[in-house]
Amino acid sequence: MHADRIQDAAPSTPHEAPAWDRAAFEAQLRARGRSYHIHHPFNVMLNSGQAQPAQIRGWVANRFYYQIAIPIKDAAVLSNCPDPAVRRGWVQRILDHDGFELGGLRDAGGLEAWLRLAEAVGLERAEVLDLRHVVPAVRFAVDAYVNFARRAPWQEAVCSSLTELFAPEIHRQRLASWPAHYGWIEPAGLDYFRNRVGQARRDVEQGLAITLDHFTTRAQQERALEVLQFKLDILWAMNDAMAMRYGVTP
Ligand SMILES: O=C(O)c1cc(C(=O)O)c2c(n1)C(=O)C(=O)c1cc(C(=O)O)[nH]c1-2
Repeated sequence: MHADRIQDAAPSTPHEAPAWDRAAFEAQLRARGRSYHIHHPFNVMLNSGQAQPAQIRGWVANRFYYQIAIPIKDAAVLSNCPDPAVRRGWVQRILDHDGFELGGLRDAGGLEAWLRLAEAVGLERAEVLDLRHVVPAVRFAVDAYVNFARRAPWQEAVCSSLTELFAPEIHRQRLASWPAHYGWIEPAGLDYFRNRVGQARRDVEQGLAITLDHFTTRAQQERALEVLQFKLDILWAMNDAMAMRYGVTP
């Protein structure tokens, strides 16, 4: 008890910077958006109307591997989280992607919406489902995300989902530019992006609240930024791999 009191009263070491308040910490997290894959040359090509159909098909088929990993990643978060209130909110993410049928309500889910996108860009469902187009480095990058969520403290896994802070903008970009540049894509194929704008906003509210509550010392906050950067790097590496495979046209 006595030792505890002494420890509690001990001043922080001279080298330890003070913690950021919530607003400043959130601003630090948001500033990491500078390395979001929205700025990757492969994504810039896709969203500025410069992509050829084969490049769009390649992106859709490879991104399917990310899509199928997300609910598995979210199940890993649930499996590590002892807090029922957090789990009650988090489980919605799995339903968003896998769909549900409950009391007469039915939603086909995000994976089905992605497969419809695949068909709209000219891919067969079978060639997407069997993952034949997924390039090795995309697989490795996505697997790194799932493995991180399995092994890290659940609050870090939550924090790693915060790239979604920047996702509504990339979905909105696609909704704005794809119909104008790629008239050959059936507009209903873009429903996935339409649905995600609202879902991502809700996800971020939850993920951000948990992150701001949990990472409270400066050292923890720096760790959260590291975790977010790790996830940003995963998305960036996926784009590097797709650029290598499908090329980037100026
Ligand atoms: O199209 C995109 O650029 C993009 C990015 C991200 C992201 O930032 O991680 C997600 C999504 N889409 C997405 O559709 C999605 O469901 C999603 C879930 C998560 C996550 O980490 O839990 N990220 C993302």
